[in-house]
Amino acid sequence: MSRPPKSRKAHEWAKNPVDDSGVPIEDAGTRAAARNRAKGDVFRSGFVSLVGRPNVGKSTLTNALVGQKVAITSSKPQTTRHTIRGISNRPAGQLILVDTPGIHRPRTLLGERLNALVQATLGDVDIIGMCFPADEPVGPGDRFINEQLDRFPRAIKVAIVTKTDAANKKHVEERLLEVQDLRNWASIIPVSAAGDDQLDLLADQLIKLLPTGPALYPEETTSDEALDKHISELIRETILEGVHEELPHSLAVTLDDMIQREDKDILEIYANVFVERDSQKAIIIGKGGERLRDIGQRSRAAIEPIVGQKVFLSIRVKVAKDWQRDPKLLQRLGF
Ligand SMILES: Nc1nc2c(ncn2[C@@H]2O[C@H](COP(=O)(O)OP(=O)(O)OP(=O)(O)O)[C@@H](O)[C@H]2O)c(=O)[nH]1
Repeated sequence: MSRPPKSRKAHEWAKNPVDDSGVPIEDAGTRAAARNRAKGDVFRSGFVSLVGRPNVGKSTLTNALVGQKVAITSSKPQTTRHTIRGISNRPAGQLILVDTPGIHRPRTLLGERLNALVQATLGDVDIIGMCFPADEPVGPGDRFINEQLDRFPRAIKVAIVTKTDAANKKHVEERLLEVQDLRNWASIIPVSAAGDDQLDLLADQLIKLLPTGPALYPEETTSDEALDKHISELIRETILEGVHEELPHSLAVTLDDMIQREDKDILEIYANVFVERDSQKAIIIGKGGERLRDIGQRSRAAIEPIVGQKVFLSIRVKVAKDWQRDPKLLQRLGF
């Protein structure tokens, strides 16, 4: 705290206070605030949800922003079933990413549940980041989702043009213009998650649009996803890597149990894989159980670094006919 310098009388100083270097106190305060702002000391935090058609790169972008694998990515559409949060901690703020499945027109009961989940999520976030892939023109699917966004007036809308590495400069520019015509976005940002291009800029822009406030999660947190959900997703992803048939829609993974062995440093995990048809079960198990053994090995390799110890993994493949259309089964499988 500044005191009146010896050469000045106290009452004079009180009328016109200066700091130790002779700068008027009021100005010094303003300058300090500006310095703090420049340093990023105004902290912001809030929720961001990435939306867009299936396969536009929402999960990959979430992972890239968070810097750790949290959401399942796959070259097949509609693989993100759960709302998964990733947390990006930056000097200027905390960005909590809510990864939603693509909004699409419901066809099955599962589709309707997914849409209900999307509605519930979007009603609650600070920013909706709508993703458009740079390598595909804006189409009816994008327009449909964009129209849905009017139902969430609370959220600030930002357009993210993804996969810029997969398109040439001219196409990226075309895409930016098409996107600009859709609505009055708070910001339009081109990025490449795969090429690590403009990710910091995107994070900074998003944080600038968040309300001021303290970190909502402890800083070391990157995901609050329950561990078993995370493990189930990893197993699901491993299975999807190996099959070319249309399995994603009819595949669900649940964990029955995770048991810490007392005699050894081993975590026992008992998982179930649900498919709809016997033929799908046969695909996953493979000839003489070969594919399932491979799935088990690769899943274990993915899970061990996360739990930090050796894993014993049991995977049982079960047929639950038409589970996507059966409300009771859906509930049992966690939807
Ligand atoms: N070239 C390129 N490919 C990308 C990029 N981001 C994602 N992809 C690919 O695009 C495909 C879809 O990515 P996801 O992140 O799973 O897409 P999503 O929008 O979450 O998909 P859903 O879960 O189906 O809604 C995957 O094959 C990714 O590898 C990128 O920046 N550049």
